[in-house]
Amino acid sequence: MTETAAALVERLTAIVPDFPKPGILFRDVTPVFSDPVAFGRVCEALAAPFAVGAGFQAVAGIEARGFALAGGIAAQHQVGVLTVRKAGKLPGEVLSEQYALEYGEAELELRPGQLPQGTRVLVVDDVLATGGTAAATTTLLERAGYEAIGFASLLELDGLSGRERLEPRLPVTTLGRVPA
Ligand SMILES: O=P(O)(O)OC[C@H]1O[C@H](OP(=O)(O)OP(=O)(O)O)[C@H](O)[C@@H]1O
Ligand SMILES: Nc1ncnc2[nH]cnc12
Repeated sequence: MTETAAALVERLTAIVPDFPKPGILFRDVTPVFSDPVAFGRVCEALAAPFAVGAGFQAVAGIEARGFALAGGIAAQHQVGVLTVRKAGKLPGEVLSEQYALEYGEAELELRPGQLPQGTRVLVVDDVLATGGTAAATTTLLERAGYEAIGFASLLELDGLSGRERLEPRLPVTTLGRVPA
């Protein structure tokens, strides 16, 4: 029987205790990326709920593991990628948003003016934890004049309220739910 995207994520994700800080149970999804069957299948599953109706016209990938997923989805749907980067990596004019993480503070940046105003953008990342990263990305996309139409990730961490934080702003799809 064909293994579902959700089953592949569950089977292939590695659990790394005390990374990057003591007390954090890190979910390493990179084996999902390196498996040739799993990668294409999870990209299809992440985008499927958002490919109906008006659909999406671009995919925003969040540094770093969101880049791989955004590239896979964009190639499957023949749309382009927006790279949402950690502070200090992008040249020229940038929009910046600071946010809090499960394990620290961070800042994300986006170059404005890359796509037409009103472009419908799907936001993707590997893990939804507190939702701070995804919320900051949604704010950046809106400040750039785009419409964030949904958020998709491989995993969401229970008990950190990421979904509750995001859903008032945009629909959320994840392929699995695991303890934080
Ligand atoms: O929902 P949140 O609490 O905001 O956490 C989720 C984010 O945390 C991880 O990235 P991290 O910031 O560790 O960066 P990395 O991808 O460069 O490792 C993960 O890849 C998400 O982007
Ligand atoms: N526990 C975790 N594992 C992987 N990525 C994360 N991002 C935030 N918390 C995480």
